[in-house]
Amino acid sequence: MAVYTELDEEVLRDFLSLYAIGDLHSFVGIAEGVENSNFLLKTTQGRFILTLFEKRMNPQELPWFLGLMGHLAQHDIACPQPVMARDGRVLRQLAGKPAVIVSFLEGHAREEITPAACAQVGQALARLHKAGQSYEAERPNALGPQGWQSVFASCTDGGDEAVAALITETKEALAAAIKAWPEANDLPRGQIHADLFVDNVFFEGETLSGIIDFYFACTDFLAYDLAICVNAWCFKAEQDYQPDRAAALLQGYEQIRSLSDAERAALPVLCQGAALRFLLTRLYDWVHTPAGALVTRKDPWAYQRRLNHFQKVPHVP
Ligand SMILES: Nc1ncnc2c1ncn2[C@@H]1O[C@H](COP(=O)(O)OP(=O)(O)OP(=O)(O)O)[C@@H](O)[C@H]1O
Ligand SMILES: N[C@@H](CCO)C(=O)O
Repeated sequence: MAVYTELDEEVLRDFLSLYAIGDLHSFVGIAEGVENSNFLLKTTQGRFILTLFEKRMNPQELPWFLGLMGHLAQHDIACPQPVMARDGRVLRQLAGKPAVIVSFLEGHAREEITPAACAQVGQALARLHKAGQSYEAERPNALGPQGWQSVFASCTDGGDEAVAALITETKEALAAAIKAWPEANDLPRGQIHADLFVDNVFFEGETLSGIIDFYFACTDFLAYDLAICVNAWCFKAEQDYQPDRAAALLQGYEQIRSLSDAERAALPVLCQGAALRFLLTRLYDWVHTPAGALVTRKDPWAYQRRLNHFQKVPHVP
């Protein structure tokens, strides 16, 4: 569940009077998500999402994320558009937390993943990359190779035997991926979503209708975003690689933006890096989330299996 902060109706009504989005009909906390508190607001003018940013978010970074979402929405990317209050501000405080209202996107995350869905994800990702080129401010990727090392270091004392084995097995793969990682100027860079998992892409029927959750977005190799999608979309039952999905994902991407030879050649190592990034953040949460916490921990071993796949089969698709 992800409603860490309870909201009082009167306080919310006062808050909404700062915006020109109508009067409150109803509001309800949204169970999905783990990072922030999200509420669905219904007003006399329609539906909106209210997000209260919880403690893992650095408030100083919020203007960059909100600026990127606004920029992409203005460039016809179907993503949440931050709503300006009457005074022109998008970021305010509510219940002691940074708060933002964004537009509501229709659609739902898919339960069944098909090559046709992957092709649309590829197209949407390439459009996002192209639109992001004119958003100039940079945000370094805190979860790039340097970040992996510090996440890894903070996992090493804790956990049971299975965790200890995972740590031992990951150590070498981490060193190898860091050594093989491209240099900053080797590949085209730009704004990337960096977390385009199945739960962050909405479909209406068979048609992709929107992308949410930009709070890991950053400036990095464009092809790394594609590698994240290969990890997130192209495995069945958390382990069986689906080359037809990966082929469709890449083909969809290249219908909008061509990959260079260097990007194609780098994909296997970028896929290993992406697998490591999610293995490590999941491992961190596994080790550090207290038993009985409200949040369900995600399985780091699912990404160890992906990592092993890309180590053994160094080509994509
Ligand atoms: N703009 C939007 N339009 C419609 N629904 C939305 C929108 N933003 C969020 N939601 C709903 O809220 C849920 C949680 O959102 P989100 O995934 O951004 O939460 P989070 O806690 O920040 O993320 P996560 O745990 O995935 O990092 C989504 O699954 C979706 O149901
Ligand atoms: N998408 C991430 C979690 C939130 O960013 C994962 O599945 O590990």
